[in-house]
Amino acid sequence: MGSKAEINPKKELSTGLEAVARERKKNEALLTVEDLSLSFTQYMSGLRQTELKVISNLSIQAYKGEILAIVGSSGSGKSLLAHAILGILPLNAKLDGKMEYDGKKLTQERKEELRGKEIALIPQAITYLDPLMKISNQVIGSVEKEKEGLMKKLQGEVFQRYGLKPEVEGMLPHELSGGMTRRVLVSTAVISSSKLIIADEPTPGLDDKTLNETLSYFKDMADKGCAVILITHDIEAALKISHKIAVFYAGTVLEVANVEDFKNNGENLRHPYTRALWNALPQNKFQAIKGHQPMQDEVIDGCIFYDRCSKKKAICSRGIPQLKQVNGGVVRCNNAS
Ligand SMILES: Nc1ncnc2c1ncn2[C@@H]1O[C@H](COP(=O)(O)OP(=O)(O)OP(=O)(O)O)[C@@H](O)[C@H]1O
Ligand code: NI
Repeated sequence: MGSKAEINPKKELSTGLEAVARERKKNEALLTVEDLSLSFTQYMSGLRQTELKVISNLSIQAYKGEILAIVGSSGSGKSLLAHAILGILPLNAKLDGKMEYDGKKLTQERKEELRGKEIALIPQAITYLDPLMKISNQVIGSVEKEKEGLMKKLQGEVFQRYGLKPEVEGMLPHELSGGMTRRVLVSTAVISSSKLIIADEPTPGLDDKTLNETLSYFKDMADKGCAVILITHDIEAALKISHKIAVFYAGTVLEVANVEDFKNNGENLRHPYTRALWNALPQNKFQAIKGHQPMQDEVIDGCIFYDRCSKKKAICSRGIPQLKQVNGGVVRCNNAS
């Protein structure tokens, strides 16, 4: 005999209210990056200096309660954007544009104040851990004496959920495997009380089970009202949990799509490059496109995707296309409407 699905009015109401609360939080951008550009001063032989532009006209927003995935090829500026937000760029970097956090200008001073507290980074390179500090001290960070016990307990629980044995706490970074180090880095963000979490490639080296678990932690953080920026090469993983996907190419954003736009053949995607990324996935038969993104020292007058685009028109070689709103997303393409 088939059993009827039970309806629990209280539960229905509370999940309904949670959804409303989430919706409300979603409408507030915690972080706004507008027209960001970044270049490095490089010293050539003699006293000659050149400027290498690595990010230009880049705009994104991270909303409370949402996960924004950032995808795009290697060298497209994903990690540098994270470092720009955290204020940890090298001294020869020159940053221009507007950054706001929680409605106020995000100055270098404020970045330093918020870093590791309200804004947490799960770094791409594992060398970010202090080689001479025991793991437990790095994960817990500097907390007041009276909170130490509570934090230790929380750390124990999080480590257990991540399959990290208690002895890991007393180890030094070089004693961990790559996968373990990543799990330690994710634990650090889970434990912190950050409002903006930027995870730079947090999933390589994780087995399927740990991968899904890690993704579920990011989802939990967003459900709690945090804004999460997930930088990844793994589009399929990003689609499992993200609300929006920003597609980077040669230092700028070509499209910010909603996760629903990736359904079916991707006919709702707005930019030919996003469609190409979608088609290159295994389930879409790996249809890759020829060519590569332009190098930083190439001077390009028109659309940066011009060389590889199958839909290009004469206008595309003249001037950078404006970023425009199309069907609830944004795109930088003359053909999108
Ligand atoms: N300190 C630096 N000086 C000069 N160029 C740099 C510097 N740091 C990064 N770059 C260049 O800036 C570009 C963007 O680098 P970034 O690390 O942001 O790429 P990414 O999108 O994170 O790539 P990946 O997916 O491989 O991590 C790269 O071409 C890189 O070589
Ligand atoms: Ni990177």
